[in-house]
Amino acid sequence: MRLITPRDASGVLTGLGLVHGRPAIAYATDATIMGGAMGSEGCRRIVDAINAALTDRMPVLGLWHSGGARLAEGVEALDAVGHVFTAMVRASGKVPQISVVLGPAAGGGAYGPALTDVVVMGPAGRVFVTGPDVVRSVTGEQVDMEMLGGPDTHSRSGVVHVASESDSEALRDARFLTSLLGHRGHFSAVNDSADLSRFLPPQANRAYDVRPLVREIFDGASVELQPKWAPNIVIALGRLGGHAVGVIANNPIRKGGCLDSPSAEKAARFVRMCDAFGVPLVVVVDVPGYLPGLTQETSGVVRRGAKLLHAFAESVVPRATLVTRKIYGGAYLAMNSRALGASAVFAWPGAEVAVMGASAAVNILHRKKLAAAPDDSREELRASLVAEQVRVAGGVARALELGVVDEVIAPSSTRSRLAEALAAAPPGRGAHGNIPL
Ligand SMILES: CC(=O)SCCNC(=O)CCNC(=O)[C@H](O)C(C)(C)COP(=O)(O)OP(=O)(O)OC[C@H]1O[C@@H](n2cnc3c(N)ncnc32)[C@H](O)[C@@H]1OP(=O)(O)O
Repeated sequence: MRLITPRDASGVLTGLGLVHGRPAIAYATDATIMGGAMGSEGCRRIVDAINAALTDRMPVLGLWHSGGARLAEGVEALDAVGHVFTAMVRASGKVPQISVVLGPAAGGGAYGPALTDVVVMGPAGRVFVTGPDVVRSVTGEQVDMEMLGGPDTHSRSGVVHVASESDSEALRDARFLTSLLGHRGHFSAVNDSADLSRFLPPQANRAYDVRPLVREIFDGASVELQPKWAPNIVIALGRLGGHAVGVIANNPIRKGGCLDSPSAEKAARFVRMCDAFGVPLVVVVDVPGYLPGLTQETSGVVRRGAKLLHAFAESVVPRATLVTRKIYGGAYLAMNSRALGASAVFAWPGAEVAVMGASAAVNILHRKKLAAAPDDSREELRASLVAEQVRVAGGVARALELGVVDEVIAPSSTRSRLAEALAAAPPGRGAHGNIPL
């Protein structure tokens, strides 16, 4: 790497170099000078680095350890930090911006990373609006920096996408993400015939962790983003057939895989990020619906769930859906349905596509009939009503007839069929920024 600006009192270094063989720009706040606090000159350097990345269409990495705006510079520093924010937003969706937080990052040092596409945090990273002293004096809360803004806190808040075990791992993760978002590559044929259905339990109603299945979709290394926030949905980046792809999957081991407010937001932002950088999507679906209840309604599940509908319907990247087990109701639409513009919709044999599970539907439709049945024949009646409901609702057969599912595929051809579908769809890249939803 070549330094563009020298190490000096500005407290910001910028450099140009290669990440996985491709040019990238980096800036870093210098923790040895006023704790990396940002003055007007340092902010100018960050703005210049982002603008240069924008001009040359290069990814930009920011390394953060900063007490935010320099207190002695007062409003001049505040204004300068505002210009950094504006530069980040101008570049948003045009060039990948990856942040690595390696130490305390307060105020402008916190919102800077939050405006970028992905935030990686090292073990000593701390992100907060104000430090523990101010918190104590304003709210009386006794918290230390780690509790307030450490990797554990921000893995759960969703502020941090990747919490790395060490600083060197954080940098390695950031390089990997930079290459995925900045260098998408080309699709080539996938020839393996791994049976991905081995990750599903034999019993249709049994919960399971979808992450091993998600990892297996990629060619090799992948990175899961925000694994501890809204874990009922999984988002991950890697390559399929050599091309960068994003995978979104319901995770039945958490909340039965239901969609809810945070998981819809998490997925929506990921869809928009992938769309902005031309990264195709694979959507792995096994979802019983939106989580019902008062808590969800008061948390704005309708408003926040709508973000996912909007994100998919707006996106122009190739996007393939795979229904592994079941897809019901409103969640059917939200998980990259044909109606929202999916490039391809596949289902594994036996997958259920319905407004509601057949047993639940029978309980509603035939409540009186079941209640009136003699005790010793009720279960027999229920079974025949369920079979009738499956037949009438149509399941995958009806979905195929309507064209909302394209094809039932063998689990062993999943990777090759997904790669073919993404490669065959017209490539696209959304013309929008990546607002932190
Ligand atoms: C838009 C905005 O950014 S507004 C926000 C303005 N910034 C803030 O409110 C945060 C102020 N800083 C802090 O609360 C603390 O320094 C923390 C929590 C960030 C870090 O705490 P610690 O790791 O204990 O480091 P410490 O407080 O010793 O700071 C390290 C050095 O950086 C200096 N420093 C830290 N923040 C700033 C700042 N914003 N401006 C100028 N100097 C600063 C400290 O004075 C100290 O200098 P010294 O080594 O010469 O004594």
